[in-house]
Amino acid sequence: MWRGSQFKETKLIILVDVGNSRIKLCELNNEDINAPFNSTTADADAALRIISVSKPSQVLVSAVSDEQFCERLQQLCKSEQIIFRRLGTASCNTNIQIGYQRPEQLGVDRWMAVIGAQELFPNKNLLVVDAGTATTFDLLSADNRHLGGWITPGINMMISALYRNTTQVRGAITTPDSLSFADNTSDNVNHGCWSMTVGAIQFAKIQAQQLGVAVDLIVLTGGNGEALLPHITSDAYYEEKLIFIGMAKCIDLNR
Ligand SMILES: Nc1ncnc2c1ncn2[C@@H]1O[C@H](COP(=O)(O)OP(=O)(O)O)[C@@H](O)[C@H]1O
Ligand SMILES: CC(C)(COP(=O)(O)O)[C@@H](O)C(=O)NCCC(=O)O
Ligand SMILES: [K+]
Repeated sequence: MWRGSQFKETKLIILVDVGNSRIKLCELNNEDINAPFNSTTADADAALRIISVSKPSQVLVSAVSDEQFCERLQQLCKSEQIIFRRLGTASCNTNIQIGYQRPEQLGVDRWMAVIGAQELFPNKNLLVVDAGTATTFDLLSADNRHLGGWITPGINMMISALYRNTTQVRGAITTPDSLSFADNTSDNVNHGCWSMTVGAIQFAKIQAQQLGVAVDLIVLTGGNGEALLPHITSDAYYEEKLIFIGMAKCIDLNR
């Protein structure tokens, strides 16, 4: 459960991750990052209220969506004399060599996830998968080279696109335990779309191998990351706070 931090005296930093579906907040207190508070992007007011009540010294933002929320947040920080910092992919000092031709084009959330993964598992070949609104794949080599990645529709986006664009394909959106071949429409869709993502993860490993970067570990995050874990047959780790770990690292690196 989220607790405001009005009683703490240490310098509190609030980390904010603005995705295409949800806004998430974490408190960074010294080294500790607490469990994220999630709100739908529709409930931006709740996120702003928390920041107002918590009275942090600084707010650090990683945003790939909702410019209107970011502007409101910046205004709030200005009026409450809170330092406001917005991270950019190209502006965080790190020893990771970025794999994009134009670094600023890579979503800052992906870059924070890569930095977070390196922090957790240094000197390993990592496949970082963020299964959110979109599912992103980023390859990080043990010698700190980001080797690019993929963007696919997120699992829920695939499922809802199928329902929206067909007449007879109707059903629910579920988080299946099994991805077996199914005997009804709804399970066909859900098992199929989850399998698309599991299959892409397996094929990403083959791609990495062909680059000479055999994946040591798959690092999962995002709203569907934990539910993907049991379907992955190779070494995999789920970290809800991956983006926040990356953001906290950026603070360290830029002190
Ligand atoms: N408890 C949950 N609340 C909201 N979305 C969830 C939840 N569990 C799984 N999801 C799925 O995760 C996706 C959102 O993931 P998230 O990582 O928060 O996205 P983003 O960073 O793009 O805002 C949605 O497609 C949603 O269906
Ligand atoms: C790919 C994304 C939409 C993923 O966002 P999310 O699913 O976390 O909301 C986001 O990282 C983004 O807008 N990236 C910019 C394009 C790129 O990374 O190449
Ligand atoms: K994502």
